[in-house]
Amino acid sequence: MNATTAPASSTCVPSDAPGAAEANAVIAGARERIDALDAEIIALIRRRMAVSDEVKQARLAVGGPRLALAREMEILATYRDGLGGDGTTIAMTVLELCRGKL
Ligand SMILES: O=C(O)C(=O)C[C@]1(C(=O)O)C=C[C@@H](O)C=C1
Repeated sequence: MNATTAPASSTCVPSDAPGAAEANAVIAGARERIDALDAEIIALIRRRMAVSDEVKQARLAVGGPRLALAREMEILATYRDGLGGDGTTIAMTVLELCRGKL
């Protein structure tokens, strides 16, 4: 079953409401775009994890530390500037995925 034939219950639209079919079509189309965006976000995060690991390996290879906390502050500020206060939470999660828990 593709998204446009998904049952009305899965879109949370009351099936007897006037305009239900149109609402379901809008929701199904938007959900396809959301799924595609989520797949891109996940792929980007995986790429970021690999690049972050490159940085870590280069630093550890010459006796440097695993972490660079001043750099993490810059990243937190970038996400906060781009997304507002909740951006900081996303940045913390992205950093945790990339460098592990503190
Ligand atoms: O930029 C670095 O120095 C990194 O090691 C990368 C990274 C990151 O994933 O952004 C990871 C760990 C550090 O504490 C800071 C940043």
